[in-house]
Amino acid sequence: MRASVLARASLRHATLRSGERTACQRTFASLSTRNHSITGQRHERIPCFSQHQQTQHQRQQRRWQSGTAAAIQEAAVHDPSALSQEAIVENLDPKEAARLDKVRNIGIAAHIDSGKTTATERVLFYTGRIKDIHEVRGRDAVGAKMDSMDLEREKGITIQSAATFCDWIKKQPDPVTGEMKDEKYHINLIDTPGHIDFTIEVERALRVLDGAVMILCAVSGVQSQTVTVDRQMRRYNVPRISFVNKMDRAGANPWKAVDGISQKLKMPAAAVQIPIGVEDQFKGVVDLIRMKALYSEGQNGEVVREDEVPSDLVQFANEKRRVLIDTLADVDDSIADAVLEEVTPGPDEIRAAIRRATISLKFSPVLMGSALADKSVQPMLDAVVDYLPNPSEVTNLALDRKRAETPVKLVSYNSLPFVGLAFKLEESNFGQLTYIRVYQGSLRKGANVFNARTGNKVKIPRIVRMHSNEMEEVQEIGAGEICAVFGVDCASGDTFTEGGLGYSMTSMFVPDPVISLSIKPKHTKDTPNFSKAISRFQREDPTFRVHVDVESGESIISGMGELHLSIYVERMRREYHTDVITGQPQVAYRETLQSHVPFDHLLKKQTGGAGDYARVVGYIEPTGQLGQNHFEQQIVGGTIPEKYMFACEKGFKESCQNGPMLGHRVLGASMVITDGATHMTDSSEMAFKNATQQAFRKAFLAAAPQVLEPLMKTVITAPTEFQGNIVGLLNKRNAVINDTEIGPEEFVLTADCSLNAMFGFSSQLRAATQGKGEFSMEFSHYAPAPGGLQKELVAKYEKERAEKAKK
Ligand SMILES: Nc1nc2c(ncn2[C@@H]2O[C@H](COP(=O)(O)OP(=O)(O)OP(=O)(O)O)[C@@H](O)[C@H]2O)c(=O)[nH]1
Repeated sequence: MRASVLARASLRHATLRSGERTACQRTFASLSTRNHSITGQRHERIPCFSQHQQTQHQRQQRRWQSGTAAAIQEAAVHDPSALSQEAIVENLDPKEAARLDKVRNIGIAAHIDSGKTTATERVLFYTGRIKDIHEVRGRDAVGAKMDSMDLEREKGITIQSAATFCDWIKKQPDPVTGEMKDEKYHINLIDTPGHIDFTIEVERALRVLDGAVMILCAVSGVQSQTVTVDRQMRRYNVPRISFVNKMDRAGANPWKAVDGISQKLKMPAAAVQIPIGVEDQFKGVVDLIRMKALYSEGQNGEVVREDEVPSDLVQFANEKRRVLIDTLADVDDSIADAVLEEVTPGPDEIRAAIRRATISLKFSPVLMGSALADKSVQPMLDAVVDYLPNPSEVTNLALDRKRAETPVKLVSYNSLPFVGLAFKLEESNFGQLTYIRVYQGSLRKGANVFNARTGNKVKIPRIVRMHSNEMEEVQEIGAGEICAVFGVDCASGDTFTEGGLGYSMTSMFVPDPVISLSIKPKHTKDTPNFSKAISRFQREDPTFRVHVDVESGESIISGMGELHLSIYVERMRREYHTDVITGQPQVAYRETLQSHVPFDHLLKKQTGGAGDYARVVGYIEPTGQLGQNHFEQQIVGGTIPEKYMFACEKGFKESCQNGPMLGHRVLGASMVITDGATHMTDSSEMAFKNATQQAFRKAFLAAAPQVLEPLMKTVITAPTEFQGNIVGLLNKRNAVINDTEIGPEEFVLTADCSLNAMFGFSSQLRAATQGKGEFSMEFSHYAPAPGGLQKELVAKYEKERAEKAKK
């Protein structure tokens, strides 16, 4: 490790030499924000800056000297990159800084069944939010607080993310006197589902949270959904601490999880604790930073007793402390310097380094415990406070539409104009609830805010803080907090601002649905309820889509998997008393082409009265990648006027929505129009649109068309004795097995399987493994469907079309 610290040190110097100007500018930016903003006295010329930059800088200094929130905001608008997050934090009004320092917005995310809800239940209990602990699928049949939906309690799975808040009292030294005292931290927490079918819930929670607790199972370590969650955390730059749960289970091994985070997720990680005992002997942990043993005692582990490190663990604890420091030295300069100087850093330095490295997404500290056995959850809460950022430490940008979409840094000041993002909609008994993350300014009951997308002014009639399915009314919510409001008509992902601020924030990533099925109410009398349910589910869940098939007139629902759609079908029955009839699940196939085909198509109908005339000439060809489709005109001499070209483009886009082979979407098609002809009276936009669609269809079918099917990354975990059965099941489905990891008791198999071949797999897996196997599936990519299937699908589609045409 020392070698790597040395290598890094010399690399740092080399970078400075080779990129002097950039490095100097960076130093300058940080200097200017550190010194000038506070003292406002230093005006020395920095040699690598031009006169213009110098003047800009002095202007900026003057603004910062005023020290007001508005000045910081103005400086951020002027050049967001020059205003470091550090500068924002340093410039915060001390009162606001003290308020924000005590706020944490966190999410709990993990693979299915890792214990997210169980851990959240402990968090609520230890923070005094709930009086008793109830288990997921517990014997008392009450269910955990955060799984409030009946279906969640029955199935023992989380379907919707649930928000809550609590106060955690942490003992910490007073910065001035050094005496230990209680500090109260306000934690807004979102418990997310683990099943990939409900991945949008994780996506939108992570979009608005400042930090996360990634839970791992002590037996399984990094699992398929851990990888997905890791990807989502990276997408939104969310720092995370890791909690290895289920230390009480047979086969628990926290080091497997620590290695998995470093190696599989490529996130430098080190344990900040070691276990005292494991499996049914698990008693507590040794805190490697303070070198103290922590035992969870009392009926529900509510008492954390601190003691000396057991003598048989001292050597191991020292070794693991060394590993922690060495890992930190690779990601943090001050620890690297200490290591180079052979100084052992103290607890405060280690804690500060972990905080810096975690917030800058370079490291994840690993804690361990057992939520179900009520052990070692409180130290995890301390770690949330110690290592995850407060709202002012996270960079949040908006685009200023009044200044050509210039990025603006939002500052969590209550006194600035309000900016908030609606990240989740939910229908409650009292009307539509909109969850809002307040990024800047504060939101008051009765205030008028603007929806940046629609430009509509909306009055906020009621503000509440959510505690799972309960709510607490509040008059105002400050910057950096999360709340829900009633009576606001908007879409998920809308930005709200005060006055005509003109800011809008980017929304969350919404994956495309991969599966669909036709649906209709069983009894006609239920149609109004059916429509209500469909429109509510669509509003709440952007991955649940509904369309009416133009040819069959059937309603088609699409979603992320069989479980996703079946939950909505069940909810219609329970919540809307509507039984439905569903068709066979359909795969979201795609269509593409493989060769270049020219076309010269004439649409001509001139049989008296107003006729149709449009001629389009050009070619279609593959774009080379299965991303966006492409339309281009290369007309010379205006043979097709501009207004008809728009109609041609519209025709192309519509054709791509409804492919010529199966009526599924077209991917990777390029259409270029090079020539054409019009008629004095018979040409129209409609004629050009139709002509383009006809030309596209004919050319596409001649361009070696291909049906693409979704391949799913499938991960199966089961006891080792069933490996042969499972490989047999997968071979029957022509799956490609990419990896098999065999553990002492279980094996994990990763394969690419066609979604089409996976219908009904869950019941066959259950039968083949005596109910002990589990699997998860996630969309991986589109690949050409086998020739036989392709022919079968095309023949079926043609037959259906012919039958419909007869009717
Ligand atoms: N042995 C043991 N079991 C646990 C522990 N924590 C949770 N469980 C059990 O694991 C199962 C899943 O727990 P949940 O809390 O629902 O897990 P989850 O991650 O919220 O589940 P999803 O949201 O559905 O993915 C339940 O049966 C829990 O009782 C633990 O520390 N030890």
